[in-house]
Amino acid sequence: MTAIRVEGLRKSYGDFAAVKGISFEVADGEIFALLGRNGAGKTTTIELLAGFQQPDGGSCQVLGLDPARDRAAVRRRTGIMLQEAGFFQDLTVARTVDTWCDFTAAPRPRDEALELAGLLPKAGTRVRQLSGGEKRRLDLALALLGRPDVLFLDEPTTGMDPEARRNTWDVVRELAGQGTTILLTTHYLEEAQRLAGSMAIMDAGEIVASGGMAETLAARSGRVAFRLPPGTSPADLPLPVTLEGETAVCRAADPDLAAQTLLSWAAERGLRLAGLEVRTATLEDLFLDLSGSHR
Ligand SMILES: Nc1ncnc2c1ncn2[C@@H]1O[C@H](COP(=O)(O)OP(=O)(O)OP(=O)(O)O)[C@@H](O)[C@H]1O
Repeated sequence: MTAIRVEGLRKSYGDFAAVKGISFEVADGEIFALLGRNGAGKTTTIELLAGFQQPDGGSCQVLGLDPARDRAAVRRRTGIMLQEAGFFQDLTVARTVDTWCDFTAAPRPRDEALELAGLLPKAGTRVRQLSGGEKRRLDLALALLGRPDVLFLDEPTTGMDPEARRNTWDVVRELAGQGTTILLTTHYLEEAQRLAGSMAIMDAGEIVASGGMAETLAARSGRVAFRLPPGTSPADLPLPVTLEGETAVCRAADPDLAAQTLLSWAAERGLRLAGLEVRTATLEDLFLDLSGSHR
């Protein structure tokens, strides 16, 4: 089943087109990463999917419903974590969640939501005394409260320390394992690569790449990098390389095989390939390549 379907979706603010006819689908229980530089149109897309804004054209469906028309029904079955939450600064964490519970049908028990978000030890703390990362965790607890079928997370781990970030990844994976569909944005590409089964990269309101994470990355070349041995030049090597400062970089569909070829060549000549690094394509490689070519 398709949990989220977006077709030719458009949204402008005055003369400025923020989302220019994008299309993508997210399957039930999938973790989908919507990526792109600042201002690419990610938050606008989430707001359209959550029914906070009306599209100017195209369509979107969440759980088979039109968020603009069936806003209440969509809100009941979705959870959302936006970048800026408006909390009452003087309430404690526990009271904030309790207040939210009053507006949520069949909420999780408060402590369960806080535990999931890693915020139970701060239940008695006032919101104004929370750190930036802790406020994000409170946002997460509130987004999870209604046991949503679809969860929109806009930069959920911004400001979190590495441990909190990993805990959040675990929660996201656990929820997806239980069937929750998750659409998240993040500027941490490693996070997207680890978490998401599929993704779309937006640039200036358009989708410039999309697909399954593993398939998309497998289709791109990997990289072998090393310092050029003294007395050799790129022309001496058995494979084409480019120079990045002192470092020779060889791009290859199979970087392990390329590394073996280069190492055999070096061994036959008694040379060392100092600083050798072999890696398959990362999402960051793809992202940086695309960012350059679409401006
Ligand atoms: N209410 C608004 N009025 C006018 N322009 C807006 C409005 N909201 C967003 N924009 C513009 O639309 C563009 C897309 O914004 P959006 O917030 O969707 O980007 P984003 O990809 O989420 O960026 P970021 O990664 O910085 O959060 C930006 O150029 C932004 O300035």
